Amino acid sequence: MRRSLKESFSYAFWGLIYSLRTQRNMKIHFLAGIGVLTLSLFLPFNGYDYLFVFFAVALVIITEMINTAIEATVDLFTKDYHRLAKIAKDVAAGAVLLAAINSIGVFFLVIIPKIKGFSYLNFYRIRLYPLHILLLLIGLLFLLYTFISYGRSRGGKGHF
Ligand SMILES: Nc1ncnc2c1ncn2[C@@H]1O[C@H](COP(=O)(O)OP(=O)(O)OP(=O)(O)O)[C@@H](O)[C@H]1O
Repeated sequence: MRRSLKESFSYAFWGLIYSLRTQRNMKIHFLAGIGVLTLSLFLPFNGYDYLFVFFAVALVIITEMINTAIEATVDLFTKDYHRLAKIAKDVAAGAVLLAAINSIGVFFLVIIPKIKGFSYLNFYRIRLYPLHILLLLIGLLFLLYTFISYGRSRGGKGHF
């Protein structure tokens, strides 16, 4: 079946909403990610600092989504205890754990040393970088759209 780009994007986005709606850890990681990214806007970060923080947050969320997909696939195959089912789920959970440890490392190596430089003025510095403003706007729109879709999915609308 050939799907339009819009449809593919829509299914992919609802995959994100599904893991956010059903996985407690995903909610924690998502909120922690938003918190850390917001904090970053007020720290004296350079481009590499932003990259490290952004990738650390993205890696946790991506591994959590792959973990959710593997859990669903295993549950589809068997609800009974099976050694291979355990291996698949434990390895997927291990990937999330590694990503979380990586994000703790980035927190201590990148964020903590810059915390003394916390200032609201750092936020205004961002005006000097049009690309940062564009990325920030795209990020904010994405978060807004995610929250609206999340609310609608709880109300029983959408793909679920
Ligand atoms: N069918 C199965 N056969 C063997 N072991 C299983 C099976 N299903 C789950 N397990 C074991 O139970 C653990 C938890 O599995 P479960 O499907 O409940 O994930 P979960 O607790 O929802 O994980 P998460 O917190 O990441 O969402 C797995 O890591 C695995 O060790």
